[in-house]
Amino acid sequence: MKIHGAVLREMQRPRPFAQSQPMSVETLELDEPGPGEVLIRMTAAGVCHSDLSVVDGNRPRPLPMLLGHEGAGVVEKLGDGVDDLEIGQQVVTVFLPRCGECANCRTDGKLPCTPGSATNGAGTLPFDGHKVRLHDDTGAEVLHHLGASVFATHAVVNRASVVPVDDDVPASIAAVLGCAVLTGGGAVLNAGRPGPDDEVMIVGLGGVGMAALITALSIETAGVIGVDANPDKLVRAKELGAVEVYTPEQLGQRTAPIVIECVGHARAFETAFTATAVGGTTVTVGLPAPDAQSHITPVTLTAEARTVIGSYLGSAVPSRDIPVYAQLWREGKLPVEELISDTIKLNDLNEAFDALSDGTVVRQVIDFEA
Ligand SMILES: NC(=O)c1ccc[n+]([C@@H]2O[C@H](COP(=O)([O-])OP(=O)(O)OC[C@H]3O[C@@H](n4cnc5c(N)ncnc54)[C@H](O)[C@@H]3O)[C@@H](O)[C@H]2O)c1
Ligand SMILES: [Zn+2]
Ligand SMILES: [Zn+2]
Repeated sequence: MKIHGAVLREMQRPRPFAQSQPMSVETLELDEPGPGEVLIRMTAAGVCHSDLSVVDGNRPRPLPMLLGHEGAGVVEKLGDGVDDLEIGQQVVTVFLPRCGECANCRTDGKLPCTPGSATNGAGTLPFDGHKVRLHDDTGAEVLHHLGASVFATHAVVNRASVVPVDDDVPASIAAVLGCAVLTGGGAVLNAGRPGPDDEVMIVGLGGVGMAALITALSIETAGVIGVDANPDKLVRAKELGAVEVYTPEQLGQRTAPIVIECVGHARAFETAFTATAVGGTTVTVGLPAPDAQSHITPVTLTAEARTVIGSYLGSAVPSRDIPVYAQLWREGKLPVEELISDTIKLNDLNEAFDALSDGTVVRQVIDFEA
């Protein structure tokens, strides 16, 4: 079938992207869902820094690629063997499929699925090649982003890449559950695990960090502290309930027992590590460029009995955790709508990546039905 999707043909085009246009919305050919796959009509998709990192070349991927991994949509067709979803049902995409059988999949979310990680790296669809081609004489294959490729009117994904979310959750909120909330929320609840007497510090208050912040605010702690290089983010964090906010330069000796880094720069990891109290835990969520290096003082790990945890996908089992976040939202305990700073159209993606690079937005969400 013919679809429209935002294809990235070249990384590291100069800023502003509004001018250099790294993404172009094109007509594409989407194959039918094969065994174990699902065709989704997209209703909403969030713009995450992990998409930007492909555009700006920080996380190089094979091209041309159809980006986007944080999406919500409606099931339109089921491939053979998919018998636990229904046509018309709302689903949310997650950015790492779980085969459910490898050794890593048996670690309760701590480790990323091995074959899922391999197909994500190759830009193929889990666990079976690709589905999207250019609609021209070449018919060349367009690679998939993180098994999802949701910056398009439709997507074919593996059943292992979607989680159903009931229709009472609006599409824009459902989309954000799939990456920002799963990642930021899980970094707090599954990785950092603060106790009621622990302060929680969040370094980096974009979509993922702000999701970590509202999650930490939804449980009993000794207070939530926000840190960001952009003072506007600090104002927002205070409005949402942070007790104290700082730029990295203002932090001084301020520490917390649980510090969650949600930036993706080597310097921000150093900030988070330094701000971790004796006996405390630094959770790192950001994805810096592969050659980035941080300088820390390793003896403090030993002498101060500290822990560093890397958390991918919120150390989560998405099918278990996404319905929990949806329920917390329903109960008014997790104001996910506060993460959505802008509603945009598929055609606005280049401008959206400029805004995300500038750090002026939290989550921009494409509304496919506008
Ligand atoms: N681990 C995972 O599973 C996972 C999932 C999703 C995203 N990520 C990664 O998490 C990171 C954050 O993603 P996002 O979409 O929230 O990004 P974002 O761009 O929305 O947010 C980053 C925030 O960090 C702030 N910042 C920049 N430099 C800083 C510094 N030195 N100190 C403090 N704050 C600083 C920016 O002002 C911005 O508010 C990215 O690296 C992304 O690739 C990881
Ligand atoms: Zn993401
Ligand atoms: Zn697996």
